[in-house]
Amino acid sequence: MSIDTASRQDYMQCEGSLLKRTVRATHNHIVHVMTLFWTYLVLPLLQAVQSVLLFVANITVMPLFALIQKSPAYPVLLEFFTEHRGWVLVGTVLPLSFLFDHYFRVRNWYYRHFLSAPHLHDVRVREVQRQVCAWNEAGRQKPMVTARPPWLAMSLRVESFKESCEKIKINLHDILEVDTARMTVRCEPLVDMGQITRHLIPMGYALSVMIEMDDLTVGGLLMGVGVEVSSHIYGFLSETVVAYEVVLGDGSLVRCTREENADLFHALPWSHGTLGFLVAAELKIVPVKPYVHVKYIPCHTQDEYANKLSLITHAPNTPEFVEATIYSRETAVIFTGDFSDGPPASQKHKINHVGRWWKPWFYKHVESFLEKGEDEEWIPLRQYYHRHTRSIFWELREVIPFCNAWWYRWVFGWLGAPKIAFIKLTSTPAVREASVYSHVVQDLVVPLTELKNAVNLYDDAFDVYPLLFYPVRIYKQDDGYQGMLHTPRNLRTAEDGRQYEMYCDLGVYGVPPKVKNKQPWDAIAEVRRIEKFARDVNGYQLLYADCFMTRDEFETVSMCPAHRAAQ
Ligand SMILES: Cc1cc2nc3c(=O)[nH]c(=O)nc-3n(C[C@H](O)[C@H](O)[C@H](O)COP(=O)(O)OP(=O)(O)OC[C@H]3O[C@@H](n4cnc5c(N)ncnc54)[C@H](O)[C@@H]3O)c2cc1C
Ligand SMILES: NC(=O)C1=CN([C@@H]2O[C@H](COP(=O)(O)OP(=O)(O)OC[C@H]3O[C@@H](n4cnc5c(N)ncnc54)[C@H](OP(=O)(O)O)[C@@H]3O)[C@@H](O)[C@H]2O)C=CC1
Ligand SMILES: CC(C)=CCC[C@@H](C)[C@H]1CC[C@@]2(C)C3=C(CC[C@]12C)[C@@]1(C)CC[C@H](O)C(C)(C)[C@@H]1CC3
Repeated sequence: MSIDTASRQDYMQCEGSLLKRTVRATHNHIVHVMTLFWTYLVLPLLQAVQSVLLFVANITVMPLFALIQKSPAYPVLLEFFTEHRGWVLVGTVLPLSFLFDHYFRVRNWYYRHFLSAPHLHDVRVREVQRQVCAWNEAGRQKPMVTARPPWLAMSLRVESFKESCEKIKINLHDILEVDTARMTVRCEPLVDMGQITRHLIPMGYALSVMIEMDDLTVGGLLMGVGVEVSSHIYGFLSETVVAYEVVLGDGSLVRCTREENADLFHALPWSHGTLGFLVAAELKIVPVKPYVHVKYIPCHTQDEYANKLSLITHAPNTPEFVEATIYSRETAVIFTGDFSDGPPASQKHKINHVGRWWKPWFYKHVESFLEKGEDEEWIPLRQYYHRHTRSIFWELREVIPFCNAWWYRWVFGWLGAPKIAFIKLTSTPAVREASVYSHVVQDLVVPLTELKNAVNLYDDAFDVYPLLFYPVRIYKQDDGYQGMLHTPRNLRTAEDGRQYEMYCDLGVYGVPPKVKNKQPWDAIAEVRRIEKFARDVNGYQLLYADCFMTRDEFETVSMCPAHRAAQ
């Protein structure tokens, strides 16, 4: 039986209410009719039209384009798109992002209510297995990668290497099951963080490590790395995984947990797709409340913020969320959060809807406490989880330079943040070059005891502020499989008896003042300096950013210890 027939029958047989079954059946009939219509009518027609258009283009547009490319106007045009990128983005990418987001919201609602079922997941997984088996049968000609186009990924890179690889389509976008008895959610890898908060919060739950940016996917965060402001309790997102389901190179489907296939379970985080295709993951969830009670603690010396952060993160009653934004070498605002039902009646005015479109960017709001002094407020939960989404942390100012003006928020704010995928898609080569050589985007995960050294090094190398600070526990794995992570050194014992060392993620995003002032600044040398620092202190560089290590240097950090020992 072909996958196509199997999937149609599986769709029909799904359990559910009469309405759901009717919608599913109608959906499948429509898809079936559309497929026939598409294959036998639309495609041949399109091909004919395409041939005519190509012919016309070949004799008109192509020569015209070649002329433009050769003419003196071409560099001017490219320069226009690079120079006035802010306005070009506001006119194109912003409305497109708005439409795309709304389309997906409706699509997800429809799938969640009518089509999503674990039963269908199995059919989709069989399709991944079929592709891998076909690759084996064809003699494993090229390396396999996911077919996800590089511009959709949340990294700085445009991974051209994918073009020469065998692309495996992983069409797995759905939340499969929320198990409130085991406190887990089972997700397909392309489920994104925005989708999870929209699904889980109305049910009264969230991931224990709920990642901030809407478009980051479960697969990307688990095969790469996911860290957030509750990581000082739970560790990286991968630490909260109960089970992975993976399709291996021979096409087999394996499930791994801490007990079953434990070596693979620990090797998957940070493996970046090199071990197999993730097709589902079960993650731990926590109960939530409608608000987060946030306390802002401004600090005016480096010792003050370093000491307070160490005290707060190690305290037995540490808050659920701990974050800091560092505004200069000496100043920072620490903000902690706990789930709350809302303020007492006398404090209702302290509810702050930070996610509303006309509100100041969150990092600007936090900065204001350096002047105002210590304070507290209540933020609606989903708005708290996505507090940096509207301003892409503080990177929107680099893409749309006038975004910090109040009128921008009032006139364009309702369109939301431009989608990173679309910004990437519309970047000219000059923009990409500038993002490597005149712009810094880096995150290092280093022991918390190294915070002051790390800030001083960033200050010297980049002088870019604010800096992002998330604390994160790195656990020593009880069964000896440490995966790509080193065994932490200065161990403390957690409430459940497990051992860990407190690390922190320090992020730097922006244009160094030296570049702005047209002074010499060597991006590669400076980034290599911080990479060396990370290696020296038993730390890591997040690999969504540009990495300039040599292969040998890279392997001292990112190779599985067992593999290293075997060499
Ligand atoms: C299910 C499965 C089965 C496989 N089976 C086999 C097998 O039987 N035999 C075999 O030889 N291999 C196999 N592979 C491995 C596949 O060939 C590997 O993905 C690849 O060989 C690893 O090579 P690489 O280190 O060059 O990484 P790539 O596959 O090229 O990429 C791995 C990671 O590195 C990053 N990356 C790679 N190049 C760059 C770059 N230039 N710039 C920035 N980032 C980059 C990517 O983002 C990606 O996350 C399998 C892979 C999968 C997923
Ligand atoms: N707060 C945080 O933690 C933040 C994290 N990030 C980074 O962003 C990245 C996530 O971005 P996102 O766009 O979602 O993911 P990406 O598409 O960038 O994927 C990241 C890596 O995971 C691999 N991968 C993705 N899906 C699968 C799968 N189903 N099976 C096997 N491998 C897979 C990709 O392999 P392939 O190349 O073959 O597609 C790639 O190497 C992470 O690397 C993370 O470190 C960024 C911002 C914030
Ligand atoms: C661990 C944590 C909190 C990470 C936060 C990472 C974000 C700040 C990163 C993720 C994706 C990211 C690298 C991106 C960019 C900025 C920094 C981002 C948003 C931008 C928008 C910078 C401008 C660039 O021209 C380009 C459009 C390619 C990238 C896209 C990805």
